Amino acid sequence: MLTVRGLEKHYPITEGLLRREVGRVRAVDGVDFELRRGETLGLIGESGCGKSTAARSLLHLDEPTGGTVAFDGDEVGEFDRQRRRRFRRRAQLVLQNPTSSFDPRLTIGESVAEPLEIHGMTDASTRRAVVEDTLERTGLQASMADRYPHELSGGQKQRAALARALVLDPDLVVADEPVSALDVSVQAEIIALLRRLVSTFELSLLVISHDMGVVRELCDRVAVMYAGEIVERGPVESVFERPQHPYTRALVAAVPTPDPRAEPRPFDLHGDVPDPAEFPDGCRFHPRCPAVIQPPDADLQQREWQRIVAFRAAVDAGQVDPEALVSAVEVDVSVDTDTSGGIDASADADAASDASSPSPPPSATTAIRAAYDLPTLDDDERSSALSTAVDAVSSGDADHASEILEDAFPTVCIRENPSLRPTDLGHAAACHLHGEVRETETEAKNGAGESGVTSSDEA
Ligand SMILES: Nc1ncnc2c1ncn2[C@@H]1O[C@H](COP(=O)(O)OP(=O)(O)OP(=O)(O)O)[C@@H](O)[C@H]1O
Repeated sequence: MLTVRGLEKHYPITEGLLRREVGRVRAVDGVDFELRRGETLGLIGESGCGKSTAARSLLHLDEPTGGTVAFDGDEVGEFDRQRRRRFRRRAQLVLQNPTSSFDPRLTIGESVAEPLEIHGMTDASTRRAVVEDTLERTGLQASMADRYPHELSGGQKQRAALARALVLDPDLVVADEPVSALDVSVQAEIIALLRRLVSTFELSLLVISHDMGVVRELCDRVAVMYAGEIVERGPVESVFERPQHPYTRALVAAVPTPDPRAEPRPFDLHGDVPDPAEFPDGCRFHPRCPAVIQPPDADLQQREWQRIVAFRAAVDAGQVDPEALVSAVEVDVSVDTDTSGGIDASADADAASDASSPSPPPSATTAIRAAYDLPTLDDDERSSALSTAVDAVSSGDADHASEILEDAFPTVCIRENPSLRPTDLGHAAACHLHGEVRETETEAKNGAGESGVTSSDEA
């Protein structure tokens, strides 16, 4: 039904009167997936990963800047006006917020009938009959056609929004966060309705969601999106039971469990999705990745290694601002002094001071080490490299710091962006833990134990 290859949506960043292009927001950056007839695919990821942009681009509501979308074997980008119109009828988008997607001045019947009118159904009584029939299929009474949007509950409005999408009898529905604006009890009803609609009408459904629970309930297959790319893809059971990408593991681990005694999960996600105007080099998840790979000759504790890699990413991106960090520590110190009379004992001698006297300002190196929670390393050579790099950043020479860190703390995760490839489990993941590099980079320390990536997980 739908084959998406290398889908790209870049927005230019322009400057000056001549609107010179100075950069690009890579909201969607080479996305591949397929959707079969009657199948439901979930596209998941945190806010800002590019899911909605991918949906709009594949429907050509926003023209993609690269890649191809084939619908029933034909390339949508090459459609003439007439075929584009037919495509619009056969592929519908349902948005998250049913309230804002209805014109408050129109009755529900008028809104649902609008697409019929646009696509040439001129007879009002036929339109009315089709609208009533479609409303009933989505579990609403036909009489709802005469109500106004404000007279409907959130769940009723979402049913009406689905009716409006289904009224033209489409083959493909893209539902962007179809239940996230609804109460939990209503969510379950809409999920059940969507399931029924898919099987009754042999619809292909693409569900965009940040909610793993919704995707698990509704979808046959899932594609996990991070920073404009698909990082894992496969059948829902397989991906959710045996996630192979550290990002997917983190998403799965973040799903709340109903058991209050449950052990805290080892895969908490820290930090934010990267700015799509400035993705980090290599694997875009590496600054947040608990399983980021160590070079063969390193034997650091994985958490320490991870903190150094996150620091390296911040230095490379020019994000370490020594002055701002010193001010932040000063503020912290003054707050701590007011309440507990001292600062965190982990700060070094610059900052440690008598509780009764005002603390001297911390040095820039102290502030940097504290902000990035940089460890003291047993490995003398690397310890000294880290100190030299911190000194270089604190004196404003981030480029030199980058070079030192690159030499002393190399990782394939920064060198190369892994492509999506089959894992031992069969479904695909884009992670250096799966692939040829695994042979050359150290394996056991890559997350076994602390990161939770064990050889049995990979088998
Ligand atoms: N028109 C635009 N111009 C520039 N940047 C944009 C534009 N539209 C989206 N973006 C950026 O693209 C990135 C992806 O946005 P998108 O809305 O697709 O993410 P999402 O995963 O759907 O998140 P959410 O669930 O919050 O909508 C964001 O960083 C966003 O700021």
